[in-house]
Amino acid sequence: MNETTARSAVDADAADADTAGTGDDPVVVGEGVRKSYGDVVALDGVDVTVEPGEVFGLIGPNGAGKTTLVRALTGTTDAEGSIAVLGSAPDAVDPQRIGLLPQSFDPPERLTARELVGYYGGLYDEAREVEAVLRDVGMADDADAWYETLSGGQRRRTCVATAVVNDPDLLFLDEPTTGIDPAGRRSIHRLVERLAAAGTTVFLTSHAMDEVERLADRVALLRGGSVVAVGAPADLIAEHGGHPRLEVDLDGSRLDDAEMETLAGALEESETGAVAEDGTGTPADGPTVESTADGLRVLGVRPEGIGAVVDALGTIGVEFESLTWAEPSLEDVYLRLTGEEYSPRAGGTASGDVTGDGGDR
Ligand SMILES: Nc1ncnc2c1ncn2[C@@H]1O[C@H](COP(=O)(O)OP(=O)(O)OP(=O)(O)O)[C@@H](O)[C@H]1O
Repeated sequence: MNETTARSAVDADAADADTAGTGDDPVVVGEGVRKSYGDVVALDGVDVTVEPGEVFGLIGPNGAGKTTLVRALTGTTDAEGSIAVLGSAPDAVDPQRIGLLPQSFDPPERLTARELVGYYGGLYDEAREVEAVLRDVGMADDADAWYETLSGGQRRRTCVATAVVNDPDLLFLDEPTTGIDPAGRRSIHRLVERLAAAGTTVFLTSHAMDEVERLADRVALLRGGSVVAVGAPADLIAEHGGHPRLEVDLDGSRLDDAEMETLAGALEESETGAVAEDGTGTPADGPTVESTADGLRVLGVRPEGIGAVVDALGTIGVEFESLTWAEPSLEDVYLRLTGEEYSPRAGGTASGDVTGDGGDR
């Protein structure tokens, strides 16, 4: 959408606004969104479009501008540029249609979780049944405890409940699972998936890359107030995630240059996995090996090639503590595009561990 059409969306009349976002029009359109706090440029001309029914993830380092963007899109802070949300300017959107979980949220504490969700539900013309919402976030059993006595994770679950109690068309979740335990995170993930399946558009910011990779249809990476990449997680991983890799823990010992060369030669002649031309598998010129703080990293090896790496290590008489294989993830994309070191993701459904007892020789 160009600026003219975005502005005409902002100017849409009330009747249009009531139904906007239920058709094929984008639910959120931001163009050239800028926001400064004194000398600090929090948003430096952000373009963002969120389609109906999409779960849109926003990731980026601390201070990248994520919360500022959420605040600009929800009209809780002013910003330059053009913004249309459900066909209206952010501060003119029908609040019945929006759910917002801010990063910092301080509800009245002298209420129980049940009372709090009921209180927020009472602000809307139509709200979901309080018990059902409490169940959705895993708070049914603790619903009669005062908010001030709840743990951090229980508070966050309760806050998520207040954001979804009106069954919004568009839900902004700013770091919803911070401080929530793994079971609770799963509850929130399932809730987001159910809402999205029912047609709710979700704008999700998170530092949990596994969460975003699982939930988001598309992801934008914000760095220094600018979007540096946007796309489906799988596409971003294919483009920026690098190769699958095998971390070899040598218990702190290092190979000298001659040993590295011999190992590289042995790997070149071994079957370390299918060669992929698209950059997602083995590098075109075969696996490469590099030193790490703990030992070695072999890039471009598929799980079926792990045995060949073990054989190659055996050829040069190297003993290892453990092997950890990982395929590229959204975390790798994040770390590469933010210029951070990458660290392997171990475990999980996309990874496998092979623990050696000093090698199989
Ligand atoms: N109210 C404010 N006053 C002054 N500076 C602010 C204010 N809010 C945000 N900033 C600055 O704007 C920049 C972006 O902050 P923002 O909170 O949007 O980042 P973020 O990506 O959400 O970070 P985090 O991951 O830590 O939550 C930071 O440099 C921050 O210090």
